[in-house]
Amino acid sequence: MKILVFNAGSSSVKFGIFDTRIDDPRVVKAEFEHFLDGYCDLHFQLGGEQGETLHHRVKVTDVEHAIENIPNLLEQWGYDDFDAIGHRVVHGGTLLTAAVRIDNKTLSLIEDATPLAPLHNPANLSGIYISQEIWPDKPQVAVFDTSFHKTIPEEAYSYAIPKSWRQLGVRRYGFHGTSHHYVALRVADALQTPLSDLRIISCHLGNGASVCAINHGVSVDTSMGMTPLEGLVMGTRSGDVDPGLFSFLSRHSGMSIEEIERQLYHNSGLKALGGSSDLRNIEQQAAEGSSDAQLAINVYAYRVRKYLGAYSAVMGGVDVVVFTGGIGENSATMRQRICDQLHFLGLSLDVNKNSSLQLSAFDSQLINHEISRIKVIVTRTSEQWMIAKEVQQHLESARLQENKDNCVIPVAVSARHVHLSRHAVELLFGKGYQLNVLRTLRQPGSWAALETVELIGPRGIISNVRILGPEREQTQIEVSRTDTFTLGIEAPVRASGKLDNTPPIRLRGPCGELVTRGMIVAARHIHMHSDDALAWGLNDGDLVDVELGEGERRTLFANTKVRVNGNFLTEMHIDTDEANAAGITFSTKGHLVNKQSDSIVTIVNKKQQTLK
Ligand SMILES: Nc1ncnc2c1ncn2[C@@H]1O[C@H](COP(=O)(O)OP(=O)(O)O)[C@@H](O)[C@H]1O
Ligand SMILES: CC(=O)OP(=O)(O)O
Ligand SMILES: [Mg+2]
Repeated sequence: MKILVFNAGSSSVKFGIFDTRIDDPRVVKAEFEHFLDGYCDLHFQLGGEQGETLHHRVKVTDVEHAIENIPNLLEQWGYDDFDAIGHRVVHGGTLLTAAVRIDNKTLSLIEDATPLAPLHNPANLSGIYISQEIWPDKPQVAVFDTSFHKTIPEEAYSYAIPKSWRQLGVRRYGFHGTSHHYVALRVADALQTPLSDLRIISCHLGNGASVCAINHGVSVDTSMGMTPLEGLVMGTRSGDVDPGLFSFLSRHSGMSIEEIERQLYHNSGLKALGGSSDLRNIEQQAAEGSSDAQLAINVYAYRVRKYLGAYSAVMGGVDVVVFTGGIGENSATMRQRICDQLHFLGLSLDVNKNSSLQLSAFDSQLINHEISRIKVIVTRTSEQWMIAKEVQQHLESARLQENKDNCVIPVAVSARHVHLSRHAVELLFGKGYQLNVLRTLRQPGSWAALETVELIGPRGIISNVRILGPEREQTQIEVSRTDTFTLGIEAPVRASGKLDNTPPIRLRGPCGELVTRGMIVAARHIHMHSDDALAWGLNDGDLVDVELGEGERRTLFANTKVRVNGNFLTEMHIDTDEANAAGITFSTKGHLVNKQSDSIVTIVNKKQQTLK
């Protein structure tokens, strides 16, 4: 699917066309930035990563004007072939909490949220209106900065203010969610560790900047609040200030509230402290001895460090700090300054790795010292690409929902069983023994053997455990969580064949015993024939949600991994505990209802090993 993405930020307009089926998905990548005296810089790269990046100074006055130019540029470059349009919308308010197809109702909800993001939502809306006019037949989807933060708990999103104000929607929402989510996925990928095992602090330091505490995959706090004004020092925004300054300034200088707010958005931050909103200029001036520029750098780094400390406390520790955004990706000195005094947390930067870092697209690099308990990673954010993936996922999930009655998957309940290696068969049944086929199973080539074994654990024994053929390279024992209690052995939830660090167990057959590793609780999965995968828009490795059972025991099995093969018969496998939870006795049918977002990074990484 090819998706045109609009990302209007506070100081730039980025747009691109992404082909979600291929490894270098960026067909077109372009940005307007550095608006000054009626002109701005336009950078663009056509034809993916191999294409040359061109730079022009163009007569475009501001963000709105830049957006108006996009359709003409695409036409001029000959790129008018795309299937859908994705729009970054910074504020979704309380009601828009996930990617949504844009219709009149959505538009009016985005308009309602606009006073909460006055620097961003108007530009986001301009992109939508222009697209609707020029490409009325293309599906348009809004992706919100606020969505990723919907998991923030009440104690973190509530301001201690009168209830009647809170009832108006005055609360913390958080922004840059697409970026924080994306870099968290990249971190998990770089460390080859599930997101659910990590406590991450993500520092998105661009022109707008925010820090996010991501606890086991979900946002639990972030530095921006009701508006993108709270939190860190930014290019032109103040970040945290005492709200008392509104009355003080209006009394002492007669400024209106609107004027004070305008100053806090446009004339504060690095610009106010150091004379430029661009950290590159400030670093240059500091190097030339400007004390204002030095103060700007110090206040900036201090504020980020303060949030790192706060969010470590929020999550009861931190495993990874990740830097991204124009400043996070490019300023080694700022990263060092921020991390400087965090040894007490177990964070120690490798100064050489940090200063010599060369980052390419879709790349993540570790810059912590080997002895550092906390990993420090720099990765390039890609809000546009993440938006393209979310749009694709939204449209595909909507298609699955619409076709819910057609997306039916037979479900088989796997009782406990073992797969044996030749070595194991001979130890248990005697030298040269051949297992006998009792009956063939639905998956082509597999069968249940006549023979069974006993599983012997420190707490109990399970007899008559069926052997499934054919023989395998490695012996694998698949039990339910309840069986692990009976046996007194803990086993991890794993995909078939992933047997490293599994616990030892004793097997007994008629001719002998064997102690072997390889006991797992099998992760639920779907064997899918390639024709079905194609019809449902799924790829090998995707994670989907499947609805099973009926009535009060109806259950949603989230994160079910799809395995695609031309020889598979499409069928979902769950274990007996899962079947019991959903009130299923032997076999049933499930409905595919959703595609998960955690498969987003996996798709791009199939051919790109990012671990450095
Ligand atoms: N090499 C660099 N050194 C220091 N700062 C940089 C460098 N390159 C970019 N930046 C900073 O990144 C900021 C822009 O970040 P970016 O994430 O592109 O902004 P936006 O929030 O508009 O998307 C610039 O204002 C500049 O301060
Ligand atoms: C929310 C926000 O501040 O966005 P940006 O960094 O693009 O200005
Ligand atoms: Mg940005």
